[in-house]
Amino acid sequence: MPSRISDAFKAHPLHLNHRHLDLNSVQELPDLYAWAGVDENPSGDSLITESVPVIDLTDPNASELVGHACKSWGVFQVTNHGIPGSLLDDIESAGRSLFSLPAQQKLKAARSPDGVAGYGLARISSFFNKLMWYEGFTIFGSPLEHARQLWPQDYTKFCDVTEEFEKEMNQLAERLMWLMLGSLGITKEDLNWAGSKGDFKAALQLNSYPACPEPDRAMGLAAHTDSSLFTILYQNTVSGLQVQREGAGWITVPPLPGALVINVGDLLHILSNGVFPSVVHRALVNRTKHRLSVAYLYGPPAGVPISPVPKLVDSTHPPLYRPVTWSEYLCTKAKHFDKALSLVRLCMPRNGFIDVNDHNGVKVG
Ligand SMILES: C=C1C[C@]23C[C@@]1(O)CC[C@H]2[C@@]12CCC[C@@](C)(C(=O)O1)[C@H]2[C@@H]3C(=O)O
Ligand SMILES: O=C(O)CCC(=O)C(=O)O
Ligand SMILES: [Fe+2]
Repeated sequence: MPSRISDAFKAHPLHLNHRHLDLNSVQELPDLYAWAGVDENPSGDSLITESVPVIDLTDPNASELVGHACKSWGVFQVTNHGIPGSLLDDIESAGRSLFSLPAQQKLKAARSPDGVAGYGLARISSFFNKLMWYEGFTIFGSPLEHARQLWPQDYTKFCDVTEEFEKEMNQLAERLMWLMLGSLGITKEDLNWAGSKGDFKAALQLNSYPACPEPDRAMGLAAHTDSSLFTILYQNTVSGLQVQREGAGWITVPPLPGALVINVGDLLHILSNGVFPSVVHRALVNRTKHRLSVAYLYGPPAGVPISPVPKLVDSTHPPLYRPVTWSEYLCTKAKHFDKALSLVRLCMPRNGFIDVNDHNGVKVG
């Protein structure tokens, strides 16, 4: 099993044809992009009675509020998070300048079949027979080589902005992590691997969803959970992100000026022994507006096996998952997609019912 995240996909190279259509110039939805049932299971605007929690991080009860949101939703938005608005503008501009390059230029930085970083289709594309109305760029480590290929004359601006953004996101992620775990009574002493600063790993994912002639039949990013501990997501002013809520269907996470969306990922699901369920989410597209989002996928240090925190385990709450490193989990997910969480599961709940939070058998496509 790979110990480095950059080696996670070596065992299962993914041969996607990134030479897809230039989506910006398409007038009619090609059949390859027409998904069935995009509108199924909507929450229905008139029926919405609840919405994704919005938490002010300067609230003295922030930890409790964050804990409650993680338990009951697996997703929340944060305001007063300390990330300067100008940096959010800068990362959006960096994304725009990348995705507005000619297709041939972007393909120079195409993600290789066994690689983590680069330009291309969503990694989960191979599990679907339709294509997503989407293009993405993943940064893992330094983006320098790819930036040089994209902008041979002028690559430093992109690198400077992404570096600054990752630095700020890392600080926010650490703060959020201890608000989340703190709400469960877990301290740094309970996680012997979490003490040393700067060891946590992260991937930065720039997502682009061009305006689409038939948004009701197209899919931006198909339903999935993130593999991370959690993800911090910046979305521009164009709506599109939806989360799946039991009994309520798909609920839109509205873009709020300056707010960031926090998604619980599969590794936090495992670490919390299922107390904080990872959230199934997807992105839809817009008829007239280009949507852009930037996801900071925050994970544990390479090589650290993640398993349920001992404090959350006792005779009535047995450990539900076996230890797994991020790279091992990414490898399992690359092979088995939505079955990955149940594949690292140790035992079934006592009542014999399948845990809905395992997403096993839940249609996420
Ligand atoms: C570290 C990673 C998580 C991710 C795969 C990746 O190698 C980098 C991109 C991430 C992303 C972003 C869009 C959704 C997702 C499922 C995908 O296809 O690529 C996630 C992957 C994940 O969280 O498993
Ligand atoms: O674009 C969005 O709102 C969702 C992106 C996403 O789910 C991801 O990058 O993992
Ligand atoms: Fe996601």
